[in-house]
Amino acid sequence: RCLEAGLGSCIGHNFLSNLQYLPCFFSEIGVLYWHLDPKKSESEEELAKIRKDRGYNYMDYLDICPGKLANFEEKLKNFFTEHMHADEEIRYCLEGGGYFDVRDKDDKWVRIWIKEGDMIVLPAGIYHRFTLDAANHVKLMRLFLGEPVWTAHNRPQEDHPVRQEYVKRLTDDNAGLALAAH
Ligand SMILES: CSCCC(=O)/C(O)=C/O
Ligand SMILES: [Fe+2]
Ligand code: NI
Repeated sequence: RCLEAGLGSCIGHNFLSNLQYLPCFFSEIGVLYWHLDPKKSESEEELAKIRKDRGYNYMDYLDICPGKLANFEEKLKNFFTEHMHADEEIRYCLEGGGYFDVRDKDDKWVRIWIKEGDMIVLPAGIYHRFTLDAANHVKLMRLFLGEPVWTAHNRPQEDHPVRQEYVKRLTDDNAGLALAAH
């Protein structure tokens, strides 16, 4: 299984760092992943294709580091509180690194280490949280389909229709979750 190729352990989490080896795990929980070249411009062909195919017309940058982000400590605390969104969370790491913790099918944390060039899409309704790695800095491109909504809905959200839809897709053995990447 490809999961075993990239799975280690890190302070009580399952820990994923070789992200390209993990298509089956990502597929299982509905996460999409690409590795791109961050030295190439915004108009880079592969990025442009992903944006066109998935309708990501909105784009901005977020620099998460102590000197650059207002209310850094408070924001990091919020990012690290388990939550979901009603839309996809799409992040492309241009500099630095950080950890996305996501819940697997058994509701266990899996830690995904994103570094320069990693682009990840968390599906709407998945429980997750984010924190910085030891470098204490990450520069991200944020993408969105339509007008961006960054609202975090903290767990529990079992009555939220988007959460219910996600859980339904997760538990439906036949359908599985959409996988367009790799
Ligand atoms: C890692 S991007 C900034 C934090 C954020 O928007 C979020 O929702 C983290 O899960
Ligand atoms: Fe989030
Ligand atoms: Ni910085």
